[in-house]
Amino acid sequence: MITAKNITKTFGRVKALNDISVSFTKGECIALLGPNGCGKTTLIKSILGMVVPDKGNIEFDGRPISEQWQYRSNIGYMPQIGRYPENMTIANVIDMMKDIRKDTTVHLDEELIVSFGLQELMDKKMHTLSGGTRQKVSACLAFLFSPDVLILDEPTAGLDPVSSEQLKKKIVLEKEKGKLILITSHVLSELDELITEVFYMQDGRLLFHKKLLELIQDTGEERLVKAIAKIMTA
Ligand SMILES: Nc1ncnc2c1ncn2[C@@H]1O[C@H](COP(=O)(O)OP(=O)(O)OP(=O)(O)O)[C@@H](O)[C@H]1O
Repeated sequence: MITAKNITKTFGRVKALNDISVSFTKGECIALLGPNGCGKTTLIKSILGMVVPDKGNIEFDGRPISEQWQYRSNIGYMPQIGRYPENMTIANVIDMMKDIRKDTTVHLDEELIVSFGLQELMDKKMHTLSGGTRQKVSACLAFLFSPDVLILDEPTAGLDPVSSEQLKKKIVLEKEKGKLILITSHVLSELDELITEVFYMQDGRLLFHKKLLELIQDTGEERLVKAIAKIMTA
């Protein structure tokens, strides 16, 4: 569904992505892991067309993304830090997104709005929201247009435990519908029940890309955090 071939991206002297090749297929939930600054967000932004690689190419459903822009309507993106027009209310922001999409045929998935109880906060302006509530708005927008692909950058950061569980439940539901989900998180314990593959990066390079079962077999560890620790200290 998404294929990247020999992607390289340099910012000044920093090689954020160094010859990355990857194929992500439908129905998988992939953890993009690696230390701070290893290039995870740059890879995500390259897939979204928000960063243009210096070298290499990326295809979505077999077509180069440089030749199409419509593919983006198939991706729900939850950024690490959501930026919104601060004077707008939550309702205004959601309506604005619906207006921009203009597609009246798409199924609006408002499940998360309901489970987070955001209906009661719709009249609150964005600049008055707590960090966690802002994060909930970002999550709701990522799922709203029922996209085939979900890209979630640190989705549970700042969420309280109850909301975090609600979001994880929703991610599992969408995975079971056969969607492709890419997720970054530094809280590995949260990923055990969600993911099917691990894509581990370091210094802009791909260190390994393995199925979770393969990782468990290779390391003899059931928990992701222990399996990764074993590989990194081997
Ligand atoms: N727009 C930019 N201009 C300059 N340098 C950048 C830019 N975006 C990213 N970088 C650099 O590229 C490298 C990779 O950054 P990136 O945000 O992709 O890392 P990350 O793996 O997502 O990190 P984190 O886990 O902290 O979110 C870092 O050294 C970062 O400082």
